[in-house]
Amino acid sequence: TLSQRHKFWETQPVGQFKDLNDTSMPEGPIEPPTAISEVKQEPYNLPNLYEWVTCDMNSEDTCAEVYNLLSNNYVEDDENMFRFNYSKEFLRWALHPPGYYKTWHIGVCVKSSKKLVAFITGIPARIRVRSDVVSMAEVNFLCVHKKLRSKRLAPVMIKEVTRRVHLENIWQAAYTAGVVLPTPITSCQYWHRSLNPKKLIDVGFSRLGPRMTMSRTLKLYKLPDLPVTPGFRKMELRDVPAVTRLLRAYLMQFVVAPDLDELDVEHWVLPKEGVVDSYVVESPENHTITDFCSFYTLPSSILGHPTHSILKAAYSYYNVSTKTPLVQLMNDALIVAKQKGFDVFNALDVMHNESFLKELKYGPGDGKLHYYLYNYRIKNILRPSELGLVLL
Ligand SMILES: CCCCCCCCCCCCCC(=O)CSCCNC(=O)CCNC(=O)[C@H](O)C(C)(C)COP(=O)(O)OP(=O)(O)OC[C@H]1O[C@@H](n2cnc3c(N)ncnc32)[C@H](O)[C@@H]1OP(=O)(O)O
Ligand SMILES: CN(C)Cc1n[nH]c2ccc(-c3ccc(F)cc3OCCn3ccnc3)cc12
Repeated sequence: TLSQRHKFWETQPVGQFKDLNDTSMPEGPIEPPTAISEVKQEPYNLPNLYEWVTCDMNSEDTCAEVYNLLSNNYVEDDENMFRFNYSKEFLRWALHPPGYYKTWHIGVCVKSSKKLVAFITGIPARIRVRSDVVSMAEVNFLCVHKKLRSKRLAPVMIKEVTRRVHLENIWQAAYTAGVVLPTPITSCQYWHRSLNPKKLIDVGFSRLGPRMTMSRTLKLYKLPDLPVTPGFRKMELRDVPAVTRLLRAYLMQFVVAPDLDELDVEHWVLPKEGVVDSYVVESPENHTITDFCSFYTLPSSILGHPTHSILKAAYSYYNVSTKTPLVQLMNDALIVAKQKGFDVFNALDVMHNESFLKELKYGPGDGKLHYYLYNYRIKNILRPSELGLVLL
């Protein structure tokens, strides 16, 4: 709750709970930039047994070590039944956008065994806040091995990635978390749409509804085999200029959104097998691209189940509809995701997602995803529908 002490976060340039009602504070950076020469030149001290390592995700061995650390120690749901299982291809995609810095892929390993025991990453992004486009770091994949928890290692990891970002003359960051920290700019609800209800019930992800039989449940979530929108097809490289125009225009309506150019769209939205899928609607009469939808692949390990080990989940990414009704476009996304073998399709209530969630039979998830900015104050907390940013 708000009265808890945040010994580390109280020292950081973030909105503080005690300032919540103080509307006199201006929106924008909390602390000014400093000269690079003023930034701490050497890494922060780690406890004796450990050392910093920069993780080259293009190295198969290093990528495998990061994958294994996350696969065994990253985010679990509140009931510890599932744990995110980001794939190696996904991690390389997430960490190698245009202009990335290898030095922002930070590991901690045991000096003697060289075993990786902690990780944190940043990637560069241009994020617009209202009319202000700010160079930021998107911080993600903060992970400390289960055996090293509650030793105040996380604050050291955060200070070190902050230091390395400062060295590149970047002074703001964006991040999300399932935990409440000082201070969310918005808190989003996540929703799940069953695609394979039998498996979801078998593994305890969903429960049979009251007065529902299994056959009635299968019928409720049944989807056609093919998309219904004429001209709905996989996105291709030649679509990048049109999709960039659509996406840039669409994202302008949100208070916080990425400022994506064609290179960013090519990296983040063009289909990559097993990582990200995207579809466009090419109007049959004049061959213009009128809509597009995208979702990324993030399975979760199912912890301790006798017969199922992986939950195949698709996550709604960026979707723009200018001609096809959004609800129809998102139903086509469900149809192709089901065809590709996903068990569940997840979405946050950001952007215009609220307009289709209930109609397409999404059910509410059991927690929230909180969004944060570092060293940038927002006057009032935003509604999820004012947010145009999806972090992986
Ligand atoms: C200008 C550039 C700026 C760049 C930096 C921007 C900021 C980036 C910020 C990072 C964004 C990451 C985004 C991201 O990756 C997406 S959120 C996913 C985070 N990872 C997980 O949940 C994986 C499983 N959990 C763990 O590995 C550990 O529990 C972690 C490592 C989470 C905490 O390790 P621990 O052994 O359990 O805890 P101590 O070391 O003893 O430290 C306790 C302190 O850490 C604070 N804490 C706990 N969870 C946090 C979280 N998710 N963000 C920020 N702070 C978090 C906590 O409030 C307390 O501080 P306080 O006493 O003040 O309350
Ligand atoms: C965003 N990115 C930073 C990863 C991340 N960190 N912390 C989180 C907390 C919730 C969600 C989330 C986001 C959207 C969604 F539909 C379901 C979610 O979590 C369900 C609970 N869960 C956790 C693990 N397996 C299942 C993501 C994250």
